Amino acid sequence: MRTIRIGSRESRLAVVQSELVQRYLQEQGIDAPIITMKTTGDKILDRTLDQVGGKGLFVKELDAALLDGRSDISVHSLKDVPAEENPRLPLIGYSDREDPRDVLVLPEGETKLNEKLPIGCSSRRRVLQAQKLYPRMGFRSVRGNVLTRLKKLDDGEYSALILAAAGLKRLGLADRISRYFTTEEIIPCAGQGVLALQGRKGFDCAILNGYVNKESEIVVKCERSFIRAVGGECSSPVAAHAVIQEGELFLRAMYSKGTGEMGYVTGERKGPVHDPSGVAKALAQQLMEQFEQEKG
Ligand SMILES: NCc1[nH]cc(CCC(=O)O)c1CC(=O)O
Repeated sequence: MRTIRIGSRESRLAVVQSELVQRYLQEQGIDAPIITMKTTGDKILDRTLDQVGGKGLFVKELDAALLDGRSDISVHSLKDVPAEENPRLPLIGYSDREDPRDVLVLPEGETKLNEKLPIGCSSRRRVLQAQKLYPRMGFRSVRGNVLTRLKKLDDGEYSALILAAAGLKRLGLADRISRYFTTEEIIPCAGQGVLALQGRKGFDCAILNGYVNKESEIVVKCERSFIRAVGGECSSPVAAHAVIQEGELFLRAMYSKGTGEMGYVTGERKGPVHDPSGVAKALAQQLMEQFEQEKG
């Protein structure tokens, strides 16, 4: 029997996500043990993501395991994978997209926001967009995995959290969702809701063809091309969300410089499904010029 060892972060969400791939491989008659590892990003919890050096800290250990042969594929939340990819460790496929929206979560038993407490979210992308929806609310960063954040919320540290619907749904916690934000109210992070499979260059990944979703690949490549084109990463408030509508690619995105003190601009663009990076680069250029005109 062929064995494919799955490298995974050790959070409950990461393991649940890896089990989705494991189950598919087992159904194909493949032995697919999950090898969990704590990443540097998971260990540093007293600083925000941009202070700890960005998303690369959430994949470094998994990449090392692939390179030294302790694992054969990694399963990632794509939104946590740096936009600049390592050609020796290509992304080899993408899952069906879970709900891409951001959501508001209130403390257990609460039905409205306590204006005396901040809303917890670490992403500048979320803060800037949510401030427009909740102009009277304060915001404070929150680190840790989803379950850790929910405990901080229920312990009274925050009036609410802004989280990804996808993580809560995969954890079986959809009932904690108090409000769904439309992808216009809060443009999601590039790749939000999609799992990325990563392997060593040359890895025979044909067995995964029945799992991966080619439409997901098109839309997330468009989203990540936008992030690369504007030079964005975790600290800069950038967002991109693409869908395929009536055979056309539709991209909505947000751009700001620095950490967003100057505000941000948003825009949309349609284009051919076969040219996701072309659509992304055109919107990136448009928004960078618009930002300089309006905020520069
Ligand atoms: N870094 C946090 C993270 N990475 C992936 C998800 C959710 C799952 C996904 O978007 O696929 C989350 C939780 C959140 O943003 O609320």
